[in-house]
Amino acid sequence: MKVKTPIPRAKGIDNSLSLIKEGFHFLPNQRKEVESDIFKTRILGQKAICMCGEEAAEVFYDPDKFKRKGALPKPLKMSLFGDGSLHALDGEDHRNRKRMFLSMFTPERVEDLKKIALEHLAAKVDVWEKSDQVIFFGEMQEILTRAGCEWAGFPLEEEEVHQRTEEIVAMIDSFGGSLSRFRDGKKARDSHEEWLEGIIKAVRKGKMNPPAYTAAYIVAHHRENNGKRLDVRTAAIELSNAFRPLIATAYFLTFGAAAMHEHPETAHKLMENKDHYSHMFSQEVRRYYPFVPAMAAKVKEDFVWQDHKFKKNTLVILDIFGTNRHPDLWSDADSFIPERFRDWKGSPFSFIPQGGGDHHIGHRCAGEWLTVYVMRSFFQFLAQNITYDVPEQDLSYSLERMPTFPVSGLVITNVRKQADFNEKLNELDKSYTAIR
Ligand code: HEM
Repeated sequence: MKVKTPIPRAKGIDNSLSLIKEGFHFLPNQRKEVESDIFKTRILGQKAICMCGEEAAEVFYDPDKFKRKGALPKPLKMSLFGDGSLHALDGEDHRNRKRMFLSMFTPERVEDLKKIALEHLAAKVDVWEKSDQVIFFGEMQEILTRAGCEWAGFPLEEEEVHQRTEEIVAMIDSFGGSLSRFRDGKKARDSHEEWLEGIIKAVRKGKMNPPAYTAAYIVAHHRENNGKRLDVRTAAIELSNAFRPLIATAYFLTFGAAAMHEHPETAHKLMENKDHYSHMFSQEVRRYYPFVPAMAAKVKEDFVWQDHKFKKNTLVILDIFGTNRHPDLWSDADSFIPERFRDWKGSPFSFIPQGGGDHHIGHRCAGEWLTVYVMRSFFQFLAQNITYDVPEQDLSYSLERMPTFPVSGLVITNVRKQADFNEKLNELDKSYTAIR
């Protein structure tokens, strides 16, 4: 990690607009300019320290040094996360809420999700076979919305599928600084929360009876440290957080399917799946392709790190995308090489597409296993269960847009089931998903 003393300052008085304009390029560009992995700037009028790399992630995810209270920008809470969600909690309040989440993501429930998601994917193939063309990105969003609701334990009526999928997509697409996308995301969230409030109320009144292991049941009946149930709005927000982010996996799935086309040898290796290739491939998709640009926290109490003073309440921004692509941590960091994960040592701070540190005590993504398992089984399905063509199209993606995805959404045509489709589906469904 390259650290200059004193911490250099980025050019400009306030860099909020540059961040919005440059997107995923902003932090790496600044680091290059000041030749340091730590620099100071101002974002939204606040003094901020931006940092990147494994050591930076390690200190950032130390709950004794950083807190989340007051760190998340208000617009993010209003559209993406929801106001009052666990993302912004600290200490025992956070741990209590996190335990609630982790109790939903047991190995059995991860298996359930894989099975449900594969069923919805397989059902879609019947439709795709009859379609002239399929926009893969949109299809993944719909499949994962259907699967997420079923897994979470509440119904999604056929006539609601389009609306609910579009709302979730608008919320996910709302971060990144575009005013119109923020407005759409906020409007979508209001409707989404109202829908989920109805579900929480129905479960509490016994009008809806999801099994006790489902997210709908767990959130509706969860008790906070004060012994009280969550208020209805917060419960709706947390029920959303228990399945809505699954739809974000559509971004990684689309990037990964595009990578299978652009690096055809990977599709062949996924077909064979020797040495858990689908796992290595999924990890590399999460490392290489951009989704989360950065995370923010505030200094809890004054401390000194790498000879620099971190003063209480200073905003600190960790460069997530930059850490995943940092040349000190990854050889040939800007190339797509799934095999790099064969001998990977497994540091919780160098590979942080879904946050770093400990899932239980820190803010690391509660749904990381779900994400990886769905990705692994879907990539295997694409390689083993069906055939399709990828016509000429624009698969490029802009690093200035946050979030970003291939321009064409990945169009596929001529979708056909492989001869032994059902047997392969059965094998995939039964295959053991535990991470090595
Ligand atoms: C594309 C897939 C996903 C990405 C990129 C992603 C990314 C992230 C990131 C960066 C964080 C915040 C880490 C931090 O605060 O430092 C997070 C937190 C979280 N994620 Fe995910 N996530 C994904 C999928 C999921 C899924 C599938 C679920 C559940 C169904 C989920 C549930 C959560 C929850 C509940 C938190 C809050 C954890 C906490 O504050 O303790 N995520 N995720």
